[in-house]
Amino acid sequence: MMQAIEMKKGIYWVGAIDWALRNFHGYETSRGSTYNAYLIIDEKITLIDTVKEGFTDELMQRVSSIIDPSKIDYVISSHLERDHSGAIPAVMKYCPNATVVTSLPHGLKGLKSYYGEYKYQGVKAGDTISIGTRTLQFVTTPMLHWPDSMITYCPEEKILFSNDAFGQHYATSGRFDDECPISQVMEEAKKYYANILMLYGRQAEIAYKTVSGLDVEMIATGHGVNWRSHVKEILAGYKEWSTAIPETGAVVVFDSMWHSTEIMATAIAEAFTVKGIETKLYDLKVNHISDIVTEVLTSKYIAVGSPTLNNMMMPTVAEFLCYLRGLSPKNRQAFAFGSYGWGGQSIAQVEEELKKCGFTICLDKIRLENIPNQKQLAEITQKIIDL
Ligand SMILES: Cc1cc2nc3c(=O)[nH]c(=O)nc-3n(C[C@H](O)[C@H](O)[C@H](O)COP(=O)(O)O)c2cc1C
Repeated sequence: MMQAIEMKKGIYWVGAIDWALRNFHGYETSRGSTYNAYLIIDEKITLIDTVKEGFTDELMQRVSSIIDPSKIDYVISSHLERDHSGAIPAVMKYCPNATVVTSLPHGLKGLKSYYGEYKYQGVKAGDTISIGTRTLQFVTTPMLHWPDSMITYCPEEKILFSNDAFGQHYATSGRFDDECPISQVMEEAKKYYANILMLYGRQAEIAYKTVSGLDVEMIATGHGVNWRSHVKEILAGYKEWSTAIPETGAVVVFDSMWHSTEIMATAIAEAFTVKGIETKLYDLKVNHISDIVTEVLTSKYIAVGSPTLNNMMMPTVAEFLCYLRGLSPKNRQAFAFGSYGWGGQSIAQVEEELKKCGFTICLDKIRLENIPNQKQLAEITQKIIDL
């Protein structure tokens, strides 16, 4: 039987570990994930969030290791997305008279449309519920990353139930940051921010500032491990990711059929390196776009290369640029490059997409016919060094 893990006296992690997850709506989750739910034993028994539907049994076993689930009084829904709300109908079968607490107006509207009628209590920013010796204070975080998202703060315990904010897709047997290699946890937190929250940088900044004003000893997230020893580090990470304009770093991304664009990409990466800039080179055939955008988050330069294929850029490059534009990183310097055989339309197409991303085009597109020669490569190198 799955056991609950006590995080603080009377507060338990009762979530589920998805060791096998490798794709989360297109995001490559190479270390799996967890769906975190929390049980608070007080005068009113409170469950904060549930799990993805297929993990309902795991949730119920962990809850049952502490109390009879029919005793649950409140089910807090921090976020409608089904990795957190999916087991609400199953939980409510055990405790049909429990109150489902959700944000107004979007949480209430969404839960009703997903799961139908329960006893709901809608809350707004700053509303509180007393569950006995503890208070739950609600901080709405709209569009971080859905309209209904909210976080719950318990001042008596100095614990913040942050849902998706500060989370990581990271399956481990350790439930806390200090039980795992911290470099891996930070790496996954950065990847999570880049792929899920980067588009909502303004909202992340507001949330970061709100959270900074609270006395927080522990952040209990919706995914991955909980923060208790590295709270300062993750808050500093969110501050940097949501506000800082990267001052250095280069990401060179390409695909290539017969290596010509690859030769150009390698020369560009080498030139950035010679310039003293930390550089990452990504062949789209072997790298996942979710890893590439993680590096874009903290890089000043983005160079994107594609040969021309049937008058177009390569589909892999189009996919990457589509994903990048959606996530909308701001204040980056970018340019396009590529090899072609006759028309060579792909390079201008890439440049257009980079403009649509809102990037500053720092170098006119580099187009080379057929295989690059040494003189052409030396010219490219010089252009990068002169940037
Ligand atoms: C299936 C195929 C379609 C191509 N279509 C075009 C095209 O429409 N326009 C063009 O300029 N070159 C076209 N080319 C030529 C390539 O763009 C050219 O060989 C280029 O140098 C390949 O660069 P790479 O080695 O980076 O793949 C095509 C090549 C292939 C194999």
